[in-house]
Amino acid sequence: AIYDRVDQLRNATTKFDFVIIGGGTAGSVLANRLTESASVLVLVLEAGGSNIGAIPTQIPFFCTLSHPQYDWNYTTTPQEGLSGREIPYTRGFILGGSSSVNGMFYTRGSADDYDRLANVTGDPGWSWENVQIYFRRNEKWTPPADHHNTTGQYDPSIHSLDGINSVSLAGFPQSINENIIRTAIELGGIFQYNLDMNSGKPLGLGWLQTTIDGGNRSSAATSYLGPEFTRRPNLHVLIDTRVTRILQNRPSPGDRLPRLNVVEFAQNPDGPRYQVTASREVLLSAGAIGTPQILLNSGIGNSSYLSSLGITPIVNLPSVGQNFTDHPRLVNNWPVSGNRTFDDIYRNSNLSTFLQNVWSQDGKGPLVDTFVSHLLFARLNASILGQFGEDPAAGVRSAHYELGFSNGDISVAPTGHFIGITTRVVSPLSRGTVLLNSTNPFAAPLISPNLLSNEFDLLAMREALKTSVKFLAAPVWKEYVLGNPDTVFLQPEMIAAKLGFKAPQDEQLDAYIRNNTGTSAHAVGTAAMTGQNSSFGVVNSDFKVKGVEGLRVVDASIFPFIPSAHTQAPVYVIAERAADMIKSFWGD
Ligand SMILES: Cc1cc2nc3c(=O)[nH]c(=O)nc-3n(C[C@H](O)[C@H](O)[C@H](O)COP(=O)(O)OP(=O)(O)OC[C@H]3O[C@@H](n4cnc5c(N)ncnc54)[C@H](O)[C@@H]3O)c2cc1C
Repeated sequence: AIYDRVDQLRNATTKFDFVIIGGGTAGSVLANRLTESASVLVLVLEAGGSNIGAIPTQIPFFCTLSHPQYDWNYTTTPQEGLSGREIPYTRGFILGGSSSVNGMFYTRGSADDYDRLANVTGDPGWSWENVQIYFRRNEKWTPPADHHNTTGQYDPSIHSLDGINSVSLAGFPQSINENIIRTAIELGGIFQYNLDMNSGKPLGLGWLQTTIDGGNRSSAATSYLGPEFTRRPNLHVLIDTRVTRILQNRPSPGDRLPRLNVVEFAQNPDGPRYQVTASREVLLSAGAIGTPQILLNSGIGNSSYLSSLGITPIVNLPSVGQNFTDHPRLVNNWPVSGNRTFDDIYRNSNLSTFLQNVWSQDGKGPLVDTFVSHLLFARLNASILGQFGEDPAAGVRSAHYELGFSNGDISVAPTGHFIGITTRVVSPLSRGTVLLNSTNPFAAPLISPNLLSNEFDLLAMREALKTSVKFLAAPVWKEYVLGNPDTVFLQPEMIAAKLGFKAPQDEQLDAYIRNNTGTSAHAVGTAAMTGQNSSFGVVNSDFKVKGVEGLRVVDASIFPFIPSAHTQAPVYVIAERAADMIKSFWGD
């Protein structure tokens, strides 16, 4: 059942085998899988509220708008690589976590991403081949909202029909779709058509797949915590509840390390602190920001740093909150002729209301999809890579950057019609930190993704922009894209004037990049998984926190390297495997 008050939970039960901190993407998977065995009692503690009735999160197209009521509303520290700007850093504050507010892109990453994880951890169970079973458990391939013929738009042989979370192709035909596919034919090379980017070989241009179920968002909450699962008598979910710390318990027989299986929580900053003990384990799934904050407040982190803050260190793990990695993201727009774009939906409230009615009554129309229809994954050429020594990508089948094509401007320009190309660096070298601003667990931590702090990332973004220009210079766009695609994105005010400009110098591009780049919200790495004897890292390949008993971390923080993909599919996969490992450890 789902409760919003502690006393409701207490009336139901007070004994739990597992306490899961965070009912987000990974936490929901664990809650579902562990309660498959009816004798296992699970409690989920989630800071945000219910997803039921949170309509703006259900409508796929509105993922581009901000929803502060479902957001932690974080802001980063000033980012040197972004011209000193502080930028918003979205995290889902709702059951389902970030899967309830994300862009719904479903990209698995490259085979190399998983093979690298296997190498780094020394655990062959992480190889691409060995994680296929977990993709299948997660994914339920679902027809698109408009039930169009999808032949040639994906490869059915690599998809699963009997997982839990819906994955689908676009359910509304955008007017630019044909031109995009035509570009792949006209240009070839790095633009070559890729039938299915989720095959482990993502390079090329293809149709985006999304976690959408018949025009509705399919999140971890709607799928793994659907009513048929939360009805289980052994699954208890307490929402509107903030975990403040994990506390040390007295040792169990045979313990050699401190046992951390008592969870402290509160329902408001000044309210009472409660405690609950997990008789088996605490599973920390608070995400790449929440997890290091809770670990540090619990005395798990760099001991001298913790002491300086007045926190008693329990185990010295200097990697907690380090290695923070994200994909820098830049939204670029070019004005187009005609008005068959989605721009008017944002600025015409009558149109928006009409389309919401179409969505709710018929499950159709442009609101059934996210804002991108196709992706391109590409690599830098060898001469550019040569400047940087080791290739930062996980392998030769892995991209350095990504382009996402939109039939409009998601930054909501007041007038005009556009084609948007979102550029991202998917193999970044920049690393940041999540540290404490205060020992008050209700205070936001210091979030510094350090985007574009490494020169490689700037250069890769520059190349991604140049590739966007090459894309729009294909003959098929000649009448459609107005102005000179080489330059228009540099100065939005010049777009309106539709003037032609000289090709920009790299310095101009770099200034544009630093002044406009933001986050993909793909935070990972702050509690990295490494081999047992590694000098770096926070968890071992079985998710157990190094140096303590009774505690595992299962969420996006465990990736030692960021996958070259939008991160939800990788998170679902690691959580499915974690559930499998935990069940076999306890003989369930
Ligand atoms: C705006 C946005 C767009 C994105 N777009 C995409 C996309 O299109 N495709 C894609 O693949 N990925 C996308 N991502 C990334 C992806 O959604 C995340 O990588 C993934 O959902 C992270 O899963 P997680 O389990 O690690 O964390 P989350 O899903 O964020 O779960 C963490 C949960 O813990 C809870 N929590 C945190 N602290 C506490 C505490 N102290 N006490 C109790 N509960 C707590 C949170 O409220 C949350 O519910 C996006 C993310 C965002 C935010």
